[in-house]
Amino acid sequence: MIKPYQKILIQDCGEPLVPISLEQFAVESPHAYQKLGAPYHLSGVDSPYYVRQEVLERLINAQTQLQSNYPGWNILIFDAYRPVEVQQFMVDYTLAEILKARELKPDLISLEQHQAILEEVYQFWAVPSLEPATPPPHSTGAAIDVTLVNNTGKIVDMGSPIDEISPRSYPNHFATSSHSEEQKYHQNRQILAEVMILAGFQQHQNEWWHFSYGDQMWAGLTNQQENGNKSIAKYGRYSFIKSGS
Ligand SMILES: C[C@@H](N)C(=O)N[C@H](C)C(=O)O
Ligand SMILES: [Zn+2]
Repeated sequence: MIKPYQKILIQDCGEPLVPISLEQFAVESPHAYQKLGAPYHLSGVDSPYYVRQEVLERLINAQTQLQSNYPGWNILIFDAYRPVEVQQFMVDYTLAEILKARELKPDLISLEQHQAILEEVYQFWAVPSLEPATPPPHSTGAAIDVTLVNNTGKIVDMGSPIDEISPRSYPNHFATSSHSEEQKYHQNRQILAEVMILAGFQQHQNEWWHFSYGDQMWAGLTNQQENGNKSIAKYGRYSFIKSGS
């Protein structure tokens, strides 16, 4: 179940988690997981809109670049910091939604069926591990889920919604399409990926919206691209509730 990038060493640099200015970036309101009742209160968190200091600086750089290419456009922050308890809630929720869509009753499926569906969920959602060596990316404050808003305030169409469990979520899903509408979705995804990557982020291989800087996934992807490189992760799990308090 452990993915190769989760074997990468973490040496947390101790940078604080800082709030993302909601005047500077677009956000969806109410927040998608808060709307579902995700238990942020269990971790003493008042908002999902936090990231590590350097991640915020890079996000601001990405938006500055975007606005110099496309005046009036904004990055929309769909999700940022996610405590492990919320990760668990979203994994459970996603599994339940798949069962519902396939008209399967949780009590009537076999252990093997349950395991196979969980594997599908884990292609998109990280395992809600409390083990310090394998933190879910969003629990480190290094990962963000983002999309774009254009100069008329409209969310840019990427061809599939954030969090969809489907091949349409793969960043290059529409890359070779001959339909003009789908070619446009690909161009839009590229506008987002280009400014994020230029600012130092890495993009999740299955999700057009997920980017990170400084976590294990970022280090793994950086090492893959730069042969011989041995990046380690600079951010581990961040907890608002300190142990012993
Ligand atoms: C599914 C999406 N919202 C997401 O954040 N996926 C990554 C891999 C995660 O769970 O950390
Ligand atoms: Zn994500």
